[in-house]
Amino acid sequence: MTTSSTGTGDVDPAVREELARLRDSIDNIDAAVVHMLAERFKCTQQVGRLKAEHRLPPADPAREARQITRLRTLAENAKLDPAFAEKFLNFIIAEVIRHHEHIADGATRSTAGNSAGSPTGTPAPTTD
Ligand SMILES: O=C(O)C(=O)C[C@]1(C(=O)O)C=C[C@@H](O)C=C1
Repeated sequence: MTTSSTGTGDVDPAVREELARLRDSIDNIDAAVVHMLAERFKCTQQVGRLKAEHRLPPADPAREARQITRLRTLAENAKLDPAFAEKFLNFIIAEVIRHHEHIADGATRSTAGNSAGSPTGTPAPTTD
């Protein structure tokens, strides 16, 4: 082996440049993913408040089934592993449902025998 454990030891400068160029693109894509996820969570927080206000359940399995079917098709067309796309969506949705439950929990606590409860369903501050 000519490379060190850091992977940057005895490497041809052209290879090093190509790696740096690809990593720049990866960093840009990761930034875009983070920004897109942040926007998605802003939307789902609004959905969570709406659901809590109208006493709707946090999870909607029928909607999820439609999303999975759609995302698997998009993944196939984009030559991305559809099983991975499904796992990724399920991972995100599980976190969204956790947020929805937290919002609903706050809405319930702030309205239970307490007229000072937030009409918007905004979760009460937690101590954890
Ligand atoms: O569309 C909804 O009802 C949502 O709450 C959003 C969302 C999602 O993250 O896409 C999350 C939970 C539901 O089970 C389905 C979809």
